[in-house]
Amino acid sequence: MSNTSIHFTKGHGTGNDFVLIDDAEAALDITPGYVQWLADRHLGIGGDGIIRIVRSRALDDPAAARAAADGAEWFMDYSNADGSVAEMCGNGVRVFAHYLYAHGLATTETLRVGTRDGVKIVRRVDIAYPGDDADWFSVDMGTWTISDEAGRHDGTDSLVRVSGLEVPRPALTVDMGNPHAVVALAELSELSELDLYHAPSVDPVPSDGINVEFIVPGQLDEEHGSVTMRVHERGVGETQSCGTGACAAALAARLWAGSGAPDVWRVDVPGGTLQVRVDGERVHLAGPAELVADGTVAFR
Ligand SMILES: N[C@@H](CCC[C@H](N)C(=O)O)C(=O)O
Repeated sequence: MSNTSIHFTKGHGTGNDFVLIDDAEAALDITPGYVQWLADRHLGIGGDGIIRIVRSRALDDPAAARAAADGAEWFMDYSNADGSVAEMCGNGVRVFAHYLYAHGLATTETLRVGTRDGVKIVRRVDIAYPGDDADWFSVDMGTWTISDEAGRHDGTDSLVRVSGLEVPRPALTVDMGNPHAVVALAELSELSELDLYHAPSVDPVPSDGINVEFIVPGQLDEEHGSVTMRVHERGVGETQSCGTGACAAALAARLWAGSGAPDVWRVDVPGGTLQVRVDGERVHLAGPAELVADGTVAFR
């Protein structure tokens, strides 16, 4: 490491944690190797992902140029802990918005944030579940895609093998801008016994990797569904939460529940609780966003 240092902020949304680097004018050459080091919990700061906060017009990336043209001053340049770039992060975009508001870089009631999956609209909301006193934000996550092949009789399109389950389980592939495979389990005990240290294997093998959610679906009342979820994130490993994964999980559970299924879903993850709401063709994610530390870190 050289003697140069940069400023960072640590934040999280339901325990999905990020190192934020404010690089408004895209002056830093943040390499995949630097991302890996920064995300390392023993050798660096530690995080599931690294978020570069950059002005859309300043970043030399077609997605950032599209975001600038679509009215998003700021772009969330998101990398997984292994240095790979991801299209979107539902927990990260709330933490990103919280940072901009906290630093006076955003003042409007709704904020347009550029991502590699298009512009997301974020706003502060009051939805917190009991026991959660963090600031909550809601994100219009846009539309989703469920594979046409999900037409198999059981509404699934792939098979997932994972340590802790003896036989492969059927899964549903949901594209939230980033890829997800959702597996339903019958019991909470089955969910807690899974070994997600090793990546689950998905058949057919997804060409760009995939995030895998294991869920136990339920229903709270006529209008509210519930999902308990664990996730193995592409490029990271098991995490405490995944926002796009929570959306994929609720959308899969809603599809499997059939007509008349609720549009509002409570999603419990190891790191807390999120809310997913379907409004016609669009899905909205709400949850907490916390900024927990600031500091300087070596830059190379
Ligand atoms: N934790 C995120 C998703 C981060 C990206 C994911 N690992 C991928 O590679 O797609 C979320 O909250 O959505």
